[in-house]
Amino acid sequence: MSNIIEAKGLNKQYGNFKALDNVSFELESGRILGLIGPNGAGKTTLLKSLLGLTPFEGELNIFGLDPHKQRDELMKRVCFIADVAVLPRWIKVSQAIDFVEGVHPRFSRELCEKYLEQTKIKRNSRVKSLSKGMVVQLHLALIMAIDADLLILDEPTLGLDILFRKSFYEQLLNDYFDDNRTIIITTHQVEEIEHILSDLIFIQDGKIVLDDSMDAIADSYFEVMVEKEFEEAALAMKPLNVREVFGQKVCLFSGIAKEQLQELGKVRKPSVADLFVAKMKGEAA
Ligand SMILES: Nc1ncnc2c1ncn2[C@@H]1O[C@H](COP(=O)(O)OP(=O)(O)OP(=O)(O)O)[C@@H](O)[C@H]1O
Repeated sequence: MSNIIEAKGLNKQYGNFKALDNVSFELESGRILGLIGPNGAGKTTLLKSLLGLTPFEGELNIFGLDPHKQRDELMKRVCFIADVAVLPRWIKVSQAIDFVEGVHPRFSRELCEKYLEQTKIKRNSRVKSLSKGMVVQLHLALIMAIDADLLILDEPTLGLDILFRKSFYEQLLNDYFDDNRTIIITTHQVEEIEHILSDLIFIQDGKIVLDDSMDAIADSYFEVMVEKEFEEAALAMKPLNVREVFGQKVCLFSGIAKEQLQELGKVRKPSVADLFVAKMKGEAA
């Protein structure tokens, strides 16, 4: 597999403030990357850099292209969506289809119509007359009809209820994603996307603090529900984070063999949310 994204030493300053601080990472095709970080961490700045929408220092190439100098070329292969619950209210469904057909060379009207046939959306309805769920369905039909090699989703499901958020990701995974496509998603609702991710990047204060495949993470991070008698031993092994659940200590370890940890108590895979909290605390310490 070859890398479709290669970023080396990306820096972005707003005045004296560093929004991106020496960011380097690589991504192969056929992956789904979750880009996770607290508010103001630099996620959108990084996405904007990838899309050639903001100047930065450092080396960046996507599909071998320079996002700044070859933006037009890059945009033929990339689709970027910020919020699937929003489309202009005045536009008719048919006009939205015409618009996307006009701006994206790899949009298939036929495919879009096929997706819309599975819904109750009428071509002559205006967006303002559609329910929020229908707007999401329309937006998804428009996105999935674009044969993009890289789909970038910045907080795509903001403002949607859990049912629509779930069906959004399910449809994306089942009807759109394949080995030839790559998806980058930023969201604060990590627990809803962790099952679809193949890769994870945590970013904090403009710096990458974790960058690994989900498989590698599952092999190196473990959470132990520590038996009372082994608490001292567990703490001496310097867990990344300790939390209490019903009076019992739950310790998160990295780089310690599962077999060794099993001697302290019940071992399980940490959720991305727990890993995130542990990493953020660790970096802040
Ligand atoms: N145009 C700008 N001028 C000055 N500062 C900016 C500008 N854009 C972003 N910043 C600052 O850069 C930092 C990173 O912002 P960014 O939008 O990339 O964060 P984010 O991780 O996407 O946050 P959120 O999760 O809140 O959307 C923030 O502190 C923000 O205030």
